[in-house]
Amino acid sequence: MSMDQLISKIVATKNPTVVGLDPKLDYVPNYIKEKIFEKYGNTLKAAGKALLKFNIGLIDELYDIVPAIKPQVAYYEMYGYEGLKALAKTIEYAKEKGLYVIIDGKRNDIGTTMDAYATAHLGLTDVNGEKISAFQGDCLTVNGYLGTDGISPLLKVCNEFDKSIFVLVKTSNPSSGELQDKLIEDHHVYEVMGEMCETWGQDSIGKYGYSSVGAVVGATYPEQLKELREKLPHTFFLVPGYGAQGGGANDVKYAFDQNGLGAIVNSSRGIMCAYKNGDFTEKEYSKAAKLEALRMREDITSVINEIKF
Ligand SMILES: O=C(O)c1cc(=O)[nH]c(=O)n1[C@@H]1O[C@H](COP(=O)(O)O)[C@@H](O)[C@H]1O
Repeated sequence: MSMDQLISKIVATKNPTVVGLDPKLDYVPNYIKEKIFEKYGNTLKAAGKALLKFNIGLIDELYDIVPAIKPQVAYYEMYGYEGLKALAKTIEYAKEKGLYVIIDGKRNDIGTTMDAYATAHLGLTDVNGEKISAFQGDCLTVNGYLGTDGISPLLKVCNEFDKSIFVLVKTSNPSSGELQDKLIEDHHVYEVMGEMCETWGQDSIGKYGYSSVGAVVGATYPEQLKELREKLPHTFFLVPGYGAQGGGANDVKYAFDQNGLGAIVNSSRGIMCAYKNGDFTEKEYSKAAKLEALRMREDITSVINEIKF
């Protein structure tokens, strides 16, 4: 079960956090950009190369202390196919280093199209009988609001290739309650979506008690995190919103179970841009990221039960 692969890496690193690789050119230190732009001009190709170099520097410092990375596809799409090339190469490099890769695409569509997304990010693409892994993700974030026929193709691919998904349940953004907190009979929309995750995952529960179908629940909503942890015993949580969006260790602690498992907390800008917030030179950007990742691990593990297994 693929969520087992993620949880095993969390246990091995004793670190329930994931680094979001959401790079923009503004975040890339000048010493990296200067050389590349001199050679390739102000082009998307140069941008893609700069993002990749930035990411590789981060991965080199972080791969042995964090279990996973979460590249958000939008930051790469912004630079066209050269950006997507940087995404594919980033994933390839992260996997070589043993990291679990959560592709943050938040995909959703009708079944046939979801099948194509599942193949692109988690499965194998057929090229005249040759089966090729296009993006090589271990996990994909998705939106479940089209219902079961939009999720079923993903479950099939997860089952076949030992992959997992995180479904949006209670998102971290300020407006998330406009729809997600509405009541259907006596249940909030986010509770209904959470229950759907339990149902979608019921045939893929692994050795840690969690299924291949996880849920995204924001660090900015600690009460809902606590409520959902109690109501969804087999659903592993991806918790964004720590750091740059204001969430702290005390907000995320209820996402965890008695074994210190049950959730992985994301920080993107907090880690990528750590060098901008201290006495660091640009050349120390990856060292600053490592120090912030270690601080985040300490911050979160100090308020949850010891990670056991
Ligand atoms: O699915 C996500 O990862 C996600 C869901 C959500 O509810 N809120 C949220 O912020 N995210 C993503 O988590 C990351 C948060 O980035 P930072 O705020 O910079 O740490 C971004 O990649 C967001 O797209």
